[in-house]
Amino acid sequence: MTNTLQSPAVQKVLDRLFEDAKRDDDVRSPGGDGFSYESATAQERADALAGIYMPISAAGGALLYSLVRAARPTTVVEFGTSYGISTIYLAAAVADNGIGQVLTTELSETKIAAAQANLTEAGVANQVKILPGDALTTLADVPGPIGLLLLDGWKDLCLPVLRLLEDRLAPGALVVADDITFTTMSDYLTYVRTPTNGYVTTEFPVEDGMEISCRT
Ligand SMILES: C[S@@+](CC[C@H](N)C(=O)[O-])C[C@H]1O[C@@H](n2cnc3c(N)ncnc32)[C@H](O)[C@@H]1O
Repeated sequence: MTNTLQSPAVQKVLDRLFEDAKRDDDVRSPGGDGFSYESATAQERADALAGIYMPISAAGGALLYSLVRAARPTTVVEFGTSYGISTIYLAAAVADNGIGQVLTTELSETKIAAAQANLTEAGVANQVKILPGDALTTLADVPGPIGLLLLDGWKDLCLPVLRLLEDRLAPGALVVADDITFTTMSDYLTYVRTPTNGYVTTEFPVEDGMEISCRT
């Protein structure tokens, strides 16, 4: 069975990106002195943090690859491309399924250009379409059924993006949210953990935590 994740091209790009992402913590004050993350718009935050990767972990990536291989979705949607690390895992699985596409969205122009180059270098660009702009606009008309949704943009927007796409989730769709230990994810977690909202949900304990929710 083919495993594109193990191809030299993918390994080389992922190794380099994870290495580069280790420098995230060296950036002392993104946006410069006086920049307020809380009062900034999503675009201002994206521009201020354009040099910061904030990727999923390699274990989280392996999980996403396996979920996409198992579910064989025709449409995978990702909120928050950044430099393309998570997108590469999703696209590798779609390539190995031989069916489907990844639609991913990102606000930072710098990151969009870099992610496109990284996906091309990894050999998985044909499986991915990057939608430039604000997820609440770019994903508004994405056609369903969506088989897997990865939520990894600004945390206060994960619930609004889920609600935006909810009517296009396939029965049994998987929704994966990253960084669930962040306090800014509490509204999201309350929502998917309330059974009457239509999810069976569980926590995957990796790095800052992932929530995996199945649309019932
Ligand atoms: C945590 S990073 C994503 C990391 C990426 N999934 C990975 O594993 O490499 C979050 C990204 O979401 C983007 N973002 C935040 N809010 C957005 C929005 N409203 N629309 C599109 N992109 C957004 C940010 O610019 C940032 O690059």
